[in-house]
Amino acid sequence: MNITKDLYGTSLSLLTDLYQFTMAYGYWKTGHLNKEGVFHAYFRKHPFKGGFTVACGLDYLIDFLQNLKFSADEVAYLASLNGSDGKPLFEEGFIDYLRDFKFSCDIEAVAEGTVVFPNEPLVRVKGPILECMLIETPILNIINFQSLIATKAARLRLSAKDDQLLEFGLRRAQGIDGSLAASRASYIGGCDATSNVLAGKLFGIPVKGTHAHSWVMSFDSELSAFETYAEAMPNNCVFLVDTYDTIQGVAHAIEVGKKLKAQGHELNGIRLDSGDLAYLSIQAREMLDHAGFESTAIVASNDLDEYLIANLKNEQNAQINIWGVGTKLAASFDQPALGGVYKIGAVKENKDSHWKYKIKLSEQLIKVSNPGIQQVRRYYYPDGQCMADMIFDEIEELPTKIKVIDPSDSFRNKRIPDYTEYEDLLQPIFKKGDLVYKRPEIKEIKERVAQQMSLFHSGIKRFSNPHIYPVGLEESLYDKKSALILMHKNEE
Ligand SMILES: Nc1ncnc2c1ncn2[C@@H]1O[C@H](COP(=O)(O)OP(=O)(O)OP(=O)(O)O)[C@@H](O)[C@H]1O
Ligand SMILES: O=P(O)(O)OC[C@H]1O[C@H](OP(=O)(O)OP(=O)(O)O)[C@H](O)[C@@H]1O
Ligand SMILES: O=C(O)c1cccnc1
Repeated sequence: MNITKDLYGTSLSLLTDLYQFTMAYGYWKTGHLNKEGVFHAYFRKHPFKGGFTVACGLDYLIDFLQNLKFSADEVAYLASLNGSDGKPLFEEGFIDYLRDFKFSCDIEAVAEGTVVFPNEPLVRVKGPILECMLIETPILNIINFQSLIATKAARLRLSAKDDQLLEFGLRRAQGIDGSLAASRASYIGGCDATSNVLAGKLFGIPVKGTHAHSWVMSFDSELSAFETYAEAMPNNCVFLVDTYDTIQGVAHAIEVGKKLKAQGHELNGIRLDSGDLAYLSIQAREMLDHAGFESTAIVASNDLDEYLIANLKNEQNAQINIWGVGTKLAASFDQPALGGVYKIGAVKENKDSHWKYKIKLSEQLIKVSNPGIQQVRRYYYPDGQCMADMIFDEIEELPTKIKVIDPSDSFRNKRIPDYTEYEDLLQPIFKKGDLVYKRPEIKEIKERVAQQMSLFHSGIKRFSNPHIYPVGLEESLYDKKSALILMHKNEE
């Protein structure tokens, strides 16, 4: 799918912060067009006080970058912008430069659906620094949100276990793309289907749904509402039973279910949307089973989240088979943003000079950025489970004995035994602006999440005080970073 074309019918190339253009102009104007940079997009803390994050959004980003060029219309808009003196912000020559712009960076990224951890680059951009800067904001916009939602969906999947999980968030999501991106990321992270029909069409996600209270209220009685629905759609009957009296509603659903059965159809399910979902689902299950509707599903909705689902299933023996989750998922109610950042790791004056490593200092150790041209190596135990991740400098030779050090606490470190199996997570996506990556189908990305989740110890997946998976800097990169910190401190 082509997000820019299919979704908006317009180019998204101006979808960046103004300062990316003013800095780009600065490089152009002062003769720094050959200056190169390496940037890394990463986050510092898992969302939802959790112990893992699911990387998501890369396919959107690929689409954005493949379409990154500036039309006559777009450059005309930029040319119309004025500075504080009322004169054009950008000179004509820069506008001409943008008109001929061709994206030419190298991009490496972790595959969508990979379980990732703080400080690990999810996307690495290398190339003309002007271009690296222009794409900072869209990278963060796309990757932060979809990774947040995919992580939420993966948490819901942990709670729902083998039950069906439906995403019902469109009506409460943050606008149009907020809803579409959320439906995509929810499916990837762990939902089985969405109620969002456009997302279904655009992304190839299964669509599912029941009916609303308004359907029931628009008839003289609940019974006639169910009967009419069954008449219209005998192959898709999930009756919402809580408009008036839930137990009575279940009885009405059973009554219509018997007629459906007699006509060779099935009562697919009932939906509970209010009241005590544990008590009512237990009652409804008994009534349905007693009437011979053992395979009729019980769907629940109403402000559900991963904690409530886990509680209803594990503590209250709720008899719910299908969970419909809207607001808490699509609007990421308990944490509205993943604080991913995009930081420069090294610069060079032109492609033939040496990299100069860079760090951003901060009072908080966790906020000091990591230098270098980073890659992430994931080490595995012999049984295939993940052992630890190491962030290392790709252009330096690694020592024979590997030690990984937590960048915010050097006492937390780990030696990696020789010959440990590993995999490097950042994969080539663009080389000199050309796509070199085979974009996986959404189904494959979704399967990757399930497979990835199975590779990690259950401790990192628990909701309260999760275990911290070991991630650190390779020792020589850690030393380089420490030396840079000292150098800057001595300059003060
Ligand atoms: N057994 C339960 N244990 C814990 N929380 C529950 C249980 N059953 C329902 N809930 C949750 O309690 C909250 C309140 O539900 P309730 O139906 O009482 O109020 P409501 O949403 O205002 O109902 P209505 O839609 O009828 O106005 C919802 O978030 C619901 O998911
Ligand atoms: O609670 P959420 O997790 O956000 O799930 C979506 C909610 O949206 C619908 O309610 P709404 O009152 O909008 O419409 P309805 O008349 O169909 O219930 C649905 O019945 C759910 O309760
Ligand atoms: O199909 C449903 O039951 C549905 C869809 C959107 C929101 N709430 C419920």
